[in-house]
Amino acid sequence: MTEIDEHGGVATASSADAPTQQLPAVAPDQDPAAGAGSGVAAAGRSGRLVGLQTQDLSAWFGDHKVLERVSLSMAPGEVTALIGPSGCGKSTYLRILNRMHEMVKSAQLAGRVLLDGDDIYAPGRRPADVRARVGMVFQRPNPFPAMSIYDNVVSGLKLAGIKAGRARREELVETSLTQAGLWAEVRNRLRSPGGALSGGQQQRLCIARSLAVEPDVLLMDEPCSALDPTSTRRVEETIADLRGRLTIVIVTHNMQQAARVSQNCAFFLATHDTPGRIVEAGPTRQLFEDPRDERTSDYVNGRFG
Ligand SMILES: Nc1ncnc2c1ncn2[C@@H]1O[C@H](COP(=O)(O)OP(=O)(O)OP(=O)(O)O)[C@@H](O)[C@H]1O
Repeated sequence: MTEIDEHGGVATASSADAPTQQLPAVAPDQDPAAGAGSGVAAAGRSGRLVGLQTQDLSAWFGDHKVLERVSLSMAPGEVTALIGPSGCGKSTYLRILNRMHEMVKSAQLAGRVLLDGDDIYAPGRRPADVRARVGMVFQRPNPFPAMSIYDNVVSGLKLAGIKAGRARREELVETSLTQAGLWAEVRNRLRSPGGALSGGQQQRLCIARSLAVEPDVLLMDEPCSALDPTSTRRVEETIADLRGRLTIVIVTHNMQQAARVSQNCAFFLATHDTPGRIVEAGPTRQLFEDPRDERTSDYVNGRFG
C-alpha cells in the first residue's frame, strides 16, 4: 500500500496490491483525432493531446477501502464519463488523478496514475506541478465572489505559481473565457465581480480559471448538478467545444448528460462490503446501447442507483 504523508510525499508500496487482474479499459487504439472537432490546436501547455491512465489503483480512507484495482485509460482529447451509484468512489478516483486525494489526512492509495506515461506519484513529483497540468472543476461554482471576472481568471495562474506579464495575462483571459464559452457575455464587464454572474456563468468562469493554466487534462466533478437546465446546456456545449483541445474526465449522475458529452464511459460499482470497482468501461455508445454486463444495463436504464 502506498502511504501518502501530509506533505504529499509517497512512501514505499508493498506487494500486497500487486496487479493480479486487468480490469476493462477504454480501448487504447481510439483515434484521438476523432475528437479534434474542426482541427483546433491542443489547449494544454504541452502543446499536444495527453492521455491519462490508471493501473490497479486502490484507495483507502483509514481502514476503509473505497476503490479496488481500478485500471482505466482516458483517451487524449476525448471526454470520459465516470458513472455509478452514490458512494462507489467516483469522486475519490477523480481526486486521485490530480493528487487531491492526499489532502485528506487518512488517505492512502496503491497502484499507478500515468499522465502521458509518467507516474504522477513518482518520488519527487510535486503535487502543485501535477495540479497545474490536471485542473479540476467542482460541483458548486466556487469563484472568488468579490474579485473581478478578470482577476478570477488570472487567479488560476497565481494559484499554480505561473508568472505572466500583462499582455500575456490579457491574452490568457480572453482565450480562456472564449474557450469556456463566456467571453461574449462578459467582455464588456471584466472588472465586475465574479459573484455577480449567474450560477451557470460562474461555473463557466471556474472552467476559464482552470483553462488559464493551460492544463492537459480537465477533471469535472458533477459540474452541472447545481445548475438549471439552461446553464447545464451551456456547460455541456462548453465541454463539447473543449473536446479535442484537452482530455476531459467528468463525474456525472445524469445518464443523458454522460451520453451527450462523453465518448467513453466507465461504470463504477461498490457494494456494502466491497470497494468500488469498474464493472465495465468502453465507448459510451456501447455501454448505453449494448452493455456487456447486466448491472451496467440495469444502471444506465435507471433500474437502480
Ligand atoms: N474525506 C473522506 N473521509 C472518509 N471517507 C470518505 C471521504 N470521502 C469519501 N469517503 C468515503 O469514500 C467512499 C467513496 O466516496 P466518493 O465520494 O468517492 O463516492 P462517489 O461515487 O463520488 O459518491 P457521490 O456520487 O455520492 O458523490 C464513500 O464510502 C465515502 O463515504
